[in-house]
Amino acid sequence: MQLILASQSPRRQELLGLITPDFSVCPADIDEGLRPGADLVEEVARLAAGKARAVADLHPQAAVIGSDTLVVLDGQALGKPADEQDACRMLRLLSGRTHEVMTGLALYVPGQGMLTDTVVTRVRFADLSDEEIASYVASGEPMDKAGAYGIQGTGARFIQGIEGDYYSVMGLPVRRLYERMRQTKLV
Ligand SMILES: Cc1cn([C@H]2C[C@H](O)[C@@H](COP(=O)(O)OP(=O)(O)OP(=O)(O)O)O2)c(=O)[nH]c1=O
Repeated sequence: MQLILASQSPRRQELLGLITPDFSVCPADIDEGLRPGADLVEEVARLAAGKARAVADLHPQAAVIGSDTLVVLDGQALGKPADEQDACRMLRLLSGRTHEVMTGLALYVPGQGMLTDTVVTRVRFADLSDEEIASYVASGEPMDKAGAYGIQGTGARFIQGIEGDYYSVMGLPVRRLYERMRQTKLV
């Protein structure tokens, strides 16, 4: 069966490649707005399923994977930064604190329906100086990433520890997806 990754994220493409080389990519364009007051564990799974659904509607014979990542501090979601100032604001909030990275995962398989999961990882940030934040933001790395950092990039310097799945923070919970793909006989 054809397998499609409904994502434009190069990290997700790289991570799915750790499970199988046989997939194509078709980014989903959906409204990623969060419903005010809604439970974020459910919201991130809903967004992942929305991406998978949008691509499955175009390719009804294919299995489709969708994913979405939110950085959550004190119950508030931080998405991607709007601009450099917003990236600095997010990094100042994360400095010296522990936050959660929630990654929604959806797998649609024709004849088997949609499976959804949310994987939660706790990430502890070191205390960051204003200079460190300014130079990191000037590097451009934070701009396309939830919470304005990339654990797999030079953002690694800010991480004191994590509890949970590193790959989920990067964008795709590899083990959980592999389990789901085995369960649905895709691998
Ligand atoms: C926290 C964190 C996020 N990210 C990235 C993963 C996602 O690409 C991005 C979160 O935005 P998403 O909206 O989840 O994904 P996306 O728009 O990049 O891709 P698509 O919707 O097409 O799948 O942030 C990292 O690369 N490293 C990190 O440490």
